[in-house]
Amino acid sequence: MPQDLPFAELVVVDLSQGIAGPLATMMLAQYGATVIKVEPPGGDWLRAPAQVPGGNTGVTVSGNMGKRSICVDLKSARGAEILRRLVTGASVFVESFRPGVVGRLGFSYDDVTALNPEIVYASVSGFGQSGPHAHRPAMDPVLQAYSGLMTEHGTFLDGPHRLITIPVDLTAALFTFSALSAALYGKRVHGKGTYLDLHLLQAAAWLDLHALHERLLHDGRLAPQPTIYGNYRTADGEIFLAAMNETEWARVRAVLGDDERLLADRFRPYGALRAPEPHTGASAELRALVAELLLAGSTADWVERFNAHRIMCAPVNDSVGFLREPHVEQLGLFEHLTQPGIDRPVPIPGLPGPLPIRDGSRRSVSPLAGADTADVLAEYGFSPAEVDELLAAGVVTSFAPATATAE
Ligand SMILES: CC(C)(COP(=O)(O)OP(=O)(O)OC[C@H]1O[C@@H](n2cnc3c(N)ncnc32)[C@H](O)[C@@H]1OP(=O)(O)O)[C@@H](O)C(=O)NCCC(=O)NCCSC(=O)C(=O)O
Repeated sequence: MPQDLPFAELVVVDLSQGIAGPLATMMLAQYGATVIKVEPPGGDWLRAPAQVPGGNTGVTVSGNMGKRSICVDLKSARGAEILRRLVTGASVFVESFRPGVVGRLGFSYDDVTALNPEIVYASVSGFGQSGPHAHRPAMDPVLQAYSGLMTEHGTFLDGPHRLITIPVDLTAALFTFSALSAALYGKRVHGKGTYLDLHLLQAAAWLDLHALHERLLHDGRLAPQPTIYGNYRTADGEIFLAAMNETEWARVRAVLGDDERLLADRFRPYGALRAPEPHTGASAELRALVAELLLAGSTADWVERFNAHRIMCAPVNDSVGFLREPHVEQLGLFEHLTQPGIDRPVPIPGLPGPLPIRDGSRRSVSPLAGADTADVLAEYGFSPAEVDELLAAGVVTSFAPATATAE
């Protein structure tokens, strides 16, 4: 790892699995930390959809870039001894099991601080470490359902709608990364480690907040959007278009060719048309007129013309369309990274702050499960004979080695 990255001196023992915990520790690795991912003998439970055991998928690539991986059976006495050695030299410990699991493995906060009193320790769970649902297993869609997000996302559709973009996991990961960063800063200031109880529930609560406030401050209804605000078909696709006020509406009309039907008295003033979706009456009529006019041109043309008049709009892309947008390509938003176990480059967006991720560098590679088992054991004082014996006994396992070692 380059020494000028801010977390270069940190060693992180990462027992987290799935997405939320791993993405947070991946970010620590991108900022320079040495992150040792400790996986069960068969690998992280999210590796299962990979084509080879212990292999990579899109999710494991984004979650584990820059980490080292060691597979250890922590239910065996010798496996637990390996983790004790790792923990003793670490600055950060992260786990994301169901509450109670890590204690049964012998690595609760109390257990770990007995070995390393100043460690920063984070638990990531679905529903938090206490309360009636603490024990429940959970992942993103469970919290989308429980928190109201599914209902809010589906408000104008046929019913509750699940976003497949895992917003709860991503938010929980960012919260975990920021809480760990703050705790590490705090440790510099007052010299003490800390325990962090992070959960998907809290991430979902923040994602819910806008809708929650809208409902509570508008007697249970969502606040009305301006009439034109929304998606429209074009000759070859779909566009999102917004006219937030009378001035912007005048500019939209100009782009639409000042069609005189748009000037009818019943459509004035524009602000008075605001109605909760679905639109009815004059609001619905005006939207239908705009929809008819937009069908006459291509998405790219409309986007150019509206933007020339400072009107907010965008083509409605899918994620691949976004990746291939000339603007996105020109900014170099995505790196295309070669990964073990995947037969084509995987696009990964850069993060704000750390050095760019260079393909083939240590920080770019997501190891297969246990790729670094033998190396890590050697670094922590196990002799080659002991490593062979631990492998033979199934206390540790190792899949194919990682392909890159240089930064
Ligand atoms: C992700 C889970 C649903 C997976 O549930 P489970 O399959 O039941 O796994 P658990 O992690 O709880 O642990 C199961 C058992 O594995 C054992 N275990 C775990 N690691 C080891 C190792 N290294 N060696 C030996 N045994 C091990 C552990 O002790 C438990 O045993 P016993 O004690 O004997 O049972 C849960 O861990 C969970 O709710 N985590 C908190 C929230 C979270 O992070 N969810 C994923 C978000 S991201 C995501 O993936 C998404 O949203 O999509």
